Amino acid sequence: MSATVRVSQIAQRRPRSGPQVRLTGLNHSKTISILSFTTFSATLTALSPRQNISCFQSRRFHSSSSSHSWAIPSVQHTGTKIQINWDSSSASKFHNFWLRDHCRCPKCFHSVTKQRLVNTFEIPPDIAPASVSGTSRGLEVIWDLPSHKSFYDWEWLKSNSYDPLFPEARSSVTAYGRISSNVKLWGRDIESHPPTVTHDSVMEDDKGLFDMLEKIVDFGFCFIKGVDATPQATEELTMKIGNIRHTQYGGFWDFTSDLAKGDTAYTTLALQAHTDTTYFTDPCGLQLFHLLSHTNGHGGESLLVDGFHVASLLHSSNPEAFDILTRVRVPTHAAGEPGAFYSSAPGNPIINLGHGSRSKDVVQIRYNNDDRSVMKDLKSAELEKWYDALRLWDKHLKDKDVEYWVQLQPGTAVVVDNHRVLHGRSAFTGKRRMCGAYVGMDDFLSKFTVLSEKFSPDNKAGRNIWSPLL
Ligand SMILES: C[N+](C)(C)CCCC[C@H](N)C(=O)O
Ligand SMILES: O=C(O)CCC(=O)C(=O)O
Repeated sequence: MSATVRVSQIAQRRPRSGPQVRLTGLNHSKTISILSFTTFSATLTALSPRQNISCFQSRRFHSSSSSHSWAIPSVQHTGTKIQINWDSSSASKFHNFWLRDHCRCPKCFHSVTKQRLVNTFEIPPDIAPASVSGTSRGLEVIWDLPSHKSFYDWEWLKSNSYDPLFPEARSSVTAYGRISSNVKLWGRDIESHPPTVTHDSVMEDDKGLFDMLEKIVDFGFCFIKGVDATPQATEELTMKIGNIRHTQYGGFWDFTSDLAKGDTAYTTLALQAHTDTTYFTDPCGLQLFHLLSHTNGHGGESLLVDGFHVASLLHSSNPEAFDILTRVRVPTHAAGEPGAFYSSAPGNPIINLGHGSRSKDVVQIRYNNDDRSVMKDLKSAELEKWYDALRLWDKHLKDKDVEYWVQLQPGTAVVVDNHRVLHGRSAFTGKRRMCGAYVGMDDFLSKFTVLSEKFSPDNKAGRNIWSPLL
């Protein structure tokens, strides 16, 4: 089993500083990352070709969005690379070609569309700088043959450093490497203070909407109080977040226990904690539920479980089982609707880790034991180990300390991050009417990113060409 695996939380799209909570083994370790962008006037000191270091060590500058002051890095170019000496103990090397290919000047990178204009394939593979210099704003490079001037922001270079990687400098990540600077893992104790907003605040303006999306990013779910107990109001609320994702169950659903669709959700049966649409290449991102009515019967309580929290518990208690569940592919299907047949075979792991610098982070839970297809690709001994690991996962998942049971009421909707939080329900009798919809993960994260730009203190200048997301 590899070294301690960190279970890190979902996504951030907001380049703000603050503690990142990562669960490392048994203990919670806090990782503080100062994320900032610099905006300073440049003072260029041209160097003769092939000359080495331009040293600004004596000068310092303060980044615009944190109190941190930085020594201006010294730079040097040697052959095919340019080296940036961040301090006495850390340096990055960038290929000349990589830097030229990533030039952000208006001729090379469309300032409005944020698309590459430079033709990668017309850049000489052996391109070399005529001069390099470190300025208070960033790295200046004058290229030779063909002549061209490029500038690179220091923070941008640090966060994009690949030789070496500086994971903590990665202020924002892709949808699947989602780290929040304010994440909270939770168990049953969340019942005393569940993340909650009001319908009016969400519908009133973008700030209210942003507050809700932030809670979803931090907790994996959020209640919305004061929603008219109608499908119309609920659909309108969902559309504030993003496009409704259509599936074999339709777009906006208003369902009950009549098997109108070929799925046990359309029955009175209990549903164990699960995530939805595990059988899609891209499982739905958000799922909104609003109980409209329940008459002449009992039960139908809703269950929420923080899958990232459960993954961290399993990793702490049995890292071998955790490792198996991050590797073994589990095929799932949806074949209850005559007009639809979805199969994810060979499937995906129940616990999904990120890629690259986040290869040790849990970024998605993908689990629905009822929708699981035949396990047929494992060798006999592996199958036994997988079932043992699955039983441990199930044991943690059903631990009373992680199950948050809540009786939904008409007027209060709940939106869930379907990549993190599992949901379920108890069996019920009587007439129960639930409505809701899916929103794609990409649409959710896009909306969150756009609102982060609008409300994050670091993004006054609007969409920054140095955004780590570009
Ligand atoms: C559409 N609505 C949410 C009512 C039902 C969805 C069925 C969920 C399915 N068993 C799955 O896990 O993907
Ligand atoms: O009926 C409910 O409360 C939830 C149904 C469910 O789990 C689902 O539709 O995925």
